[in-house]
Amino acid sequence: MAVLSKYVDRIDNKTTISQALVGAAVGAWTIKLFYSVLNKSGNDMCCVASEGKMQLTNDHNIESPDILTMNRVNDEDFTLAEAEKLVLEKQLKNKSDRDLLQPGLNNEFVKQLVKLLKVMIPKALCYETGLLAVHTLCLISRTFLSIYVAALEGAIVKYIVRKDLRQFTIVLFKWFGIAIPATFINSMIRFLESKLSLAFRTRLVRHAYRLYFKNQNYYRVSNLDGRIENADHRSLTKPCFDLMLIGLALMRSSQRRLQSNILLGPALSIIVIGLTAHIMRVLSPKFGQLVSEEANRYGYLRHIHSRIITNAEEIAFYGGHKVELQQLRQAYNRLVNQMNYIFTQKLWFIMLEQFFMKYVWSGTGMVMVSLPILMGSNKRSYQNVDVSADMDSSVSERTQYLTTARNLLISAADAIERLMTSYKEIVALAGYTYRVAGMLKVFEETAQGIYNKTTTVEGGKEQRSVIEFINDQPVAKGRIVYSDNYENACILLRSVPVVTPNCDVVVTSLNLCIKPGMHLLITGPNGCGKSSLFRILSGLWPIYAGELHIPRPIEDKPCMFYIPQRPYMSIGSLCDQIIYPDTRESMLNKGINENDLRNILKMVSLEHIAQRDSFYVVRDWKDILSGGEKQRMAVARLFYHKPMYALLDECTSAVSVDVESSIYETAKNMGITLLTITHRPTLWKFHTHLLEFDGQGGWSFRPMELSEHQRP
Ligand SMILES: Nc1ncnc2c1ncn2[C@@H]1O[C@H](COP(=O)(O)OP(=O)(O)OP(=O)(O)O)[C@@H](O)[C@H]1O
Repeated sequence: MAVLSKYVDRIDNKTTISQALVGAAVGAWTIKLFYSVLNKSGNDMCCVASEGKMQLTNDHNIESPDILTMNRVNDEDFTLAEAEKLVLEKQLKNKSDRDLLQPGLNNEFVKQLVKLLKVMIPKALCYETGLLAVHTLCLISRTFLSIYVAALEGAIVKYIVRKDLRQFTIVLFKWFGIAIPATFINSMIRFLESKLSLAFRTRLVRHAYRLYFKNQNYYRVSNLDGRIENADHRSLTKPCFDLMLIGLALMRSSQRRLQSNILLGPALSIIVIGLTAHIMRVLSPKFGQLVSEEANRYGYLRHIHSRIITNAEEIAFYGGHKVELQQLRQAYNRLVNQMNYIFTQKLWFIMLEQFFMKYVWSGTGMVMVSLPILMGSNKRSYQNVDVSADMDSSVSERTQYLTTARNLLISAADAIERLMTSYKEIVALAGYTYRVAGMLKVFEETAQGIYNKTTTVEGGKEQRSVIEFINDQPVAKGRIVYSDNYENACILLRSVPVVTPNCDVVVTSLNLCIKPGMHLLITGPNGCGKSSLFRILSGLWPIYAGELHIPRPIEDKPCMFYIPQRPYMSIGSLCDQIIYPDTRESMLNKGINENDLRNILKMVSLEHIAQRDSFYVVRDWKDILSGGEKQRMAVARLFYHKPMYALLDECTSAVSVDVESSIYETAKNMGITLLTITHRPTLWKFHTHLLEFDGQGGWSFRPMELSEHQRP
């Protein structure tokens, strides 16, 4: 603190300038720190969407002229670019989003950053602001310490030249003494940076996770990307602050010791640095765009990899390794091409950068340091009686000045170099901010049912008569009404069209009323909209017109339970599979024990699994269970949850007919109303009503005849 106050005293008359500079520096540093946080948060969200099919990017990135020229050199690459475009087809294309997708240092960037800042720092007084304050204090102390150390080193050289052993020893001890707080502060800065970065990241990721799992967003949004790389943790404040104080210290030292013009040197350096920085800015390649394209290609490579992992068995059965290998190679080659292009661009730019930073700036530094000596006043020498003593003293003074100035200049050069690199990072920050902010915006909108998707609107009159379009985007005008009448909790569809996410109208208008106990069989040719009806009932697809009345979910649990044809096995134990999506805690709260689970397994003829394995050993059930066993496990979930309605989408297609019949019998006995999609005539007898789609948009809904139960 003594050191601090000493230096504060010395630069007291420059307080206003310092305050302004410190303010600017702290602001810039804060921005810099978020850069790494945003970068990492983006990465985390990419992990959430491991199956992410889309990249939040735009055509301009993919088709920048240079890149396209390169692509066309190679036909294979071009074909792949086309394939990649298919994957990226779901991009957001309206004008506002196009603006959003153009990262840059503009107003939009500031707005997005402020929005994210509010997430990362929710209150003026919180853990994060505390960390920020301590970190800033450490940075300031470190700069003061650096200046003090430079002065001490100057003094050490001075006393060596003067052969003053006593003073030399005292200063040397001071120098060692200062090393302890200096090293601690250095280490503390890194520690606080990591803590702060993690704290911001945690806030941002939690916010993003919350949004991602809100209102089935994880289904609605499939456009997450995998392009974010690790950030470095350097900061901007430090160089700004260093430059300011070092500059002041140099000016003060040259004026006090050598009584020279204090403005000439700094003025010269400012002109040279400003000029070279401007040249570098003009000549710099567009690294932001280049790196963004690289990230696109990297993301696509990851996408291909994850597809192969997910479909390994199917590919192996088909023997499709040649095709897959070719695709993987092409994707990798495109990434390598882009990286090579960036390396070449960097070769020339780094040469220019090094020339300016290492030679032009060093030369200017030498001129700056020597100016006060060469142009300084020597009056004192002639006025003094003891000329030789005075000469000695003036030589040692100049040596001290040169040593201190040299140390300070080295620090200043380092600070300027860091500032230059930081500029590039700020540009990259704009890119990351746009991506994270864009992702959160999409999350928020899809959660509210606002979708933005490329659609083929030339579909014609029928499409236009069913769906309303505003700015070429379909508007979901239908309503979901939740009923609280659990006694007679029916599912009612009033003039609801079945429309795919591509805005293809599968069924123009559907009117149905399904009451408890009305077991409904749904049939029709492939692609007629059977599963789509379930998607609408479950709220996965928007309703473009009409009304859907469904019972209100009890404690966030829908009264309908959907079982797909391809059952999903979660990570966990056998118990976790049966109770999914319940947790073990909620299972115990419901008073369900191991015996009950055993009974449930018996109902689906899976008791042998429980005998083979403990209920609580975690296994990869996706691979352990056969296709039919997985389907039966999914039905076990139905018996565990006992919902009001079961939406069964060919969920027993791989189960033997006798087990299937017993499952249906049990479900009905439990009081579950069945809505079944099936092509198996053996299941007709378990149903009371029939919904038949004709595949042309038409449908019929009627009670089933008894004779129909015996259908072959
Ligand atoms: N995610 C999607 N995006 C765009 N179109 C889709 C999507 N899912 C389904 N479709 C289209 O919607 C139509 C109805 O599909 P749906 O899955 O409801 O058929 P289905 O009657 O269940 O057929 P199947 O008996 O073969 O299962 C099909 O033409 C299909 O191509």
